[in-house]
Amino acid sequence: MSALKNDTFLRALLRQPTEYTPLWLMRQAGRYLPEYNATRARAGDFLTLCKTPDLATEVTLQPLARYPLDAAILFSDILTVPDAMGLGLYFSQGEGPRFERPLRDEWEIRDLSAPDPTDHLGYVMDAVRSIRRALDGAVPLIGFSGSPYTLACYMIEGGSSDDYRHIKTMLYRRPDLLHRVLEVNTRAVTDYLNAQIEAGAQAVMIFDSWGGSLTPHGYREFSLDYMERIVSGLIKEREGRRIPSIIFTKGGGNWLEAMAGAGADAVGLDWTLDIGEARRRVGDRVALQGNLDPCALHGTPESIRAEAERIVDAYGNHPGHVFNLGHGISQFTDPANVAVLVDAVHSRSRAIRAGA
Ligand SMILES: Cc1c2[nH]c(c1CCC(=O)O)Cc1[nH]c(c(CCC(=O)O)c1C)Cc1[nH]c(c(CCC(=O)O)c1C)Cc1[nH]c(c(C)c1CCC(=O)O)C2
Repeated sequence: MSALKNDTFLRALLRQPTEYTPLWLMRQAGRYLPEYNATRARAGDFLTLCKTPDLATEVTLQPLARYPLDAAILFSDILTVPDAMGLGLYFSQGEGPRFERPLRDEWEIRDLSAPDPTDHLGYVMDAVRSIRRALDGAVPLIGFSGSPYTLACYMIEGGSSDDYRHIKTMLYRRPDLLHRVLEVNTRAVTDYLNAQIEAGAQAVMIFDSWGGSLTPHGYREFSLDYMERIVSGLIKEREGRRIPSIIFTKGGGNWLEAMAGAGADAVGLDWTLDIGEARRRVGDRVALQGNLDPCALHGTPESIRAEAERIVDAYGNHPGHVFNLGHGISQFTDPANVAVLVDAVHSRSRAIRAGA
């Protein structure tokens, strides 16, 4: 493996000084890029793209060819794990992800088990190895997984939901069954992330997209505790470097202190809180990743610069900030606006470091 040429992102996650604020964007490889749509059309559909390591490598690198981003993220999806558990993932036009066999009955839950990642998810590890080769040390590669609770939402609802009726009915009527699903997911995610690290992922992120729909005590019991267990079970070092971890609960701003205590190196923030305030609340306990409103990218070059600079300035001249969006980039984003954002973050943060 060649030496890492740009380790700004990894250093920021460990709260070490950097010359500028590194950035990457959630869903940076995606439908706002015409070259992504072209590769996806060649693949036929999204899942084939995920399951074909050469194509997953190609789309992972596309945003890096356009913009000087500071990290690459494995092209895949959080729902490959429940797919490997046999739930039958498919994407129907306009409806988002669906499962052929959602978990509803007690016997299905009793039968559920964590997949062996090197066997059922071998295509993901092949993609990780192939992306590392293609990157040739340019920037670090991020591996990822869904959180046990967020995966359980999709597994039990059978797809996206606006009220989480099925999983919350289980939570209030049969918490024992939900805990059983979360136990299996925790084992599955720990093994899956460790397999990604062994294949070459240099940092890992846990996406808890729906933990924010829980009550404060429900969040602790059904989402955060399981993420904490995963983080404590992760491989901490590879190739002579620490493997930093990031947890991200969308809508979790109220519970920032609790998230900062879960053992991860960094906490991701959505756009609903001020990052300067967040930094005062967590102090030096963790790095922070975020937190531009993805819709800010629909603004003008001037408004995009202003919003980006506001966030860089609010965090201030301390180590430990990774710039990102507060959620995935919208498919309706103009790619030219992403170039404006990347430049704004890099140049403003360099100026702050230089004392300007
Ligand atoms: C909840 C969730 C999913 N997937 C993911 C989450 C957690 C983050 C979040 O809250 O958004 C995570 C994810 N999904 C994807 C990545 C790739 C890495 C990256 O560039 O960040 C990552 C990290 C690709 C994708 N995953 C998906 C696409 C679009 C698929 C396409 O090309 O049609 C991409 C690029 C599909 C997907 N996958 C999922 C949904 C709800 C959808 C449909 C919504 C949509 O269409 O945007 C499940």
